[in-house]
Amino acid sequence: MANVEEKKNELDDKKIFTSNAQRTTTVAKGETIIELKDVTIRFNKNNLKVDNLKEYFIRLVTKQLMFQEFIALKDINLDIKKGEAWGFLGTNGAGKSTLLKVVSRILKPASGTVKVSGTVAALIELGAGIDPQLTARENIFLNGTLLGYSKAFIESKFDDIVEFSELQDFLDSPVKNFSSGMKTRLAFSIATAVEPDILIADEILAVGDMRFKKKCAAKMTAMLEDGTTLLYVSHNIAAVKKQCNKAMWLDHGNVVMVGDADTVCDAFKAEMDAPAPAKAQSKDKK
Ligand SMILES: Nc1ncnc2c1ncn2[C@@H]1O[C@H](COP(=O)(O)OP(=O)(O)OP(=O)(O)O)[C@@H](O)[C@H]1O
Repeated sequence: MANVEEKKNELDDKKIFTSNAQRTTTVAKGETIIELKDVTIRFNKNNLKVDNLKEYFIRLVTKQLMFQEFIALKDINLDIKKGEAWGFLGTNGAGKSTLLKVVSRILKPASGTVKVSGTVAALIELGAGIDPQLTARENIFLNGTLLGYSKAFIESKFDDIVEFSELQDFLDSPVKNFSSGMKTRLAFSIATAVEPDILIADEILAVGDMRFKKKCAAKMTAMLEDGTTLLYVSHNIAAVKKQCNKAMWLDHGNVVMVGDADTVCDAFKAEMDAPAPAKAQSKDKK
């Protein structure tokens, strides 16, 4: 396991993981567990097409790089109570993943405040925290160590993780040979083997097969019943309706609607089903 220890230090340095541990919050069901106040996230967008690193470097030292400030989230307010399940909807680039990264503390807002009162298991980017060079078995120990668990604790959860992932036959294969669905199985099984206060699941579950998706949905429901708070991003409106009781619809970093999941999902679906606006249609015809 020496290489697991080395990888842990390497990943710790890259801060891939958010702080995590088994359920610790003292927040009671129905009390605020996540609070965002006027949160704004800005990115720098490079306006020039730079084809290679050399050109990038030359433009950088000659101060020819042009950046444009881009607001990915604008003055977002959010109050999530313990035990709620929130779905985040919006078209591509609306700011959904950015919002999850703020709650996971991967991104720090340019302005506004973020309060998270509990432990977070974040399934945000497929493969984050999974080392492709290591085997599935080593990755379970690596992830567990990164999440702050003792070797004895990981060993006690090991069989559950393997059983849930259904990767028994691939335990000693390097993860680089895994399909994206297999990586998702591994990541989901590790993240949910413990009981985080908050489970954050981005679209990554979309790559699993239908049967595994159902299994993940059932697991998330069981976790919710057990008091976990869920933040869920999906383009599958039916899945959000089924899994969540609250929803937020984002568009270009702004909140369009927030409320109970059925109402927000129906409004979003109606907008998506509506014919494209005349302006866009005429632009397409040109
Ligand atoms: N690190 C970054 N640097 C610059 N721009 C970024 C960065 N991360 C995200 N963005 C931009 O912020 C906007 C919001 O991105 P985000 O990934 O949150 O959208 P999304 O709603 O999750 O979209 P999708 O449904 O396509 O996953 C996009 O325009 C994206 O290009």
